[in-house]
Amino acid sequence: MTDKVRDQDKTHFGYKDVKPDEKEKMVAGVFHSVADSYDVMNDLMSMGVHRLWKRFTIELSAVRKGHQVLDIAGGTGDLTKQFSRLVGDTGRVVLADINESMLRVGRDRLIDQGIVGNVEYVQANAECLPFPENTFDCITIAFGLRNVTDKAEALRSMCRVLKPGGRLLVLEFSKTNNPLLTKVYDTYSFSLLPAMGKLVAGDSESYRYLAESIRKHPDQKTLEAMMKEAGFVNTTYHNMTGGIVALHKGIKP
Ligand SMILES: C[S@@+](CC[C@H](N)C(=O)[O-])C[C@H]1O[C@@H](n2cnc3c(N)ncnc32)[C@H](O)[C@@H]1O
Repeated sequence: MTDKVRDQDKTHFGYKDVKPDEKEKMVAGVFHSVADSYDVMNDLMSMGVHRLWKRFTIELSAVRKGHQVLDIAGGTGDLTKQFSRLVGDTGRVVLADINESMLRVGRDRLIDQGIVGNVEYVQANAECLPFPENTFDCITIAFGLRNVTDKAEALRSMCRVLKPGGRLLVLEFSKTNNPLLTKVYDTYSFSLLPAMGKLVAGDSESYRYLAESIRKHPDQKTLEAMMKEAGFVNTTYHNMTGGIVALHKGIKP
């Protein structure tokens, strides 16, 4: 096990070292607070680019008619909505999230858009997924893993509930490798982002946590090593927007 992989055993809330149960409560507080303004802020913060990152995730998922899909940390349901169309009447999409406020906003939004019939909503922690072994053809976790307290346990849990040959896609903020881009991105994340959070959502602290949690998240190589340790094979990743975001893929053997 590398030092970087071992460092993931420590629990952080942004830059603060905290106990595991404290982190869970603090993350819950952040998402209760941002749930109602989450979609507007997502578009504002990324200038709409999160839609392109998610589109690529859907393309790489290879999800098709009849598939069973789990969108863990699914929040307001951007990926679930697309999967619901792809799996059709014979498939099923489970939108699972630990946070009831995010689940409520997601469920109301999808129902309003007529996405009904093949979507289920489950309140669940990624660390102990309440599904039988070998259930899903595909699991996605988009911008969720960095909020999870025990990431290694969550990855093992995802591996357990995937069918053999099934794929996991982890879409997450990652590490830029261009010094100029890193400088601009840091200024944006630590100055502009909390100010925007204050203006639009009346909450700068949650958006400061967002910026800090991104910096504490494992880099591309470390996350790939963690996925292998959790049991995934054929692991790969694609950097997007200069490494600001990476899409990791792994297959259950
Ligand atoms: C930034 S949002 C991402 C929502 C959605 N996937 C998207 O891409 O727009 C992160 C989500 O992770 C959820 N979350 C945090 N910790 C979790 C955990 N341990 N298990 C499941 N969901 C979790 C939060 O409640 C929140 O809805």
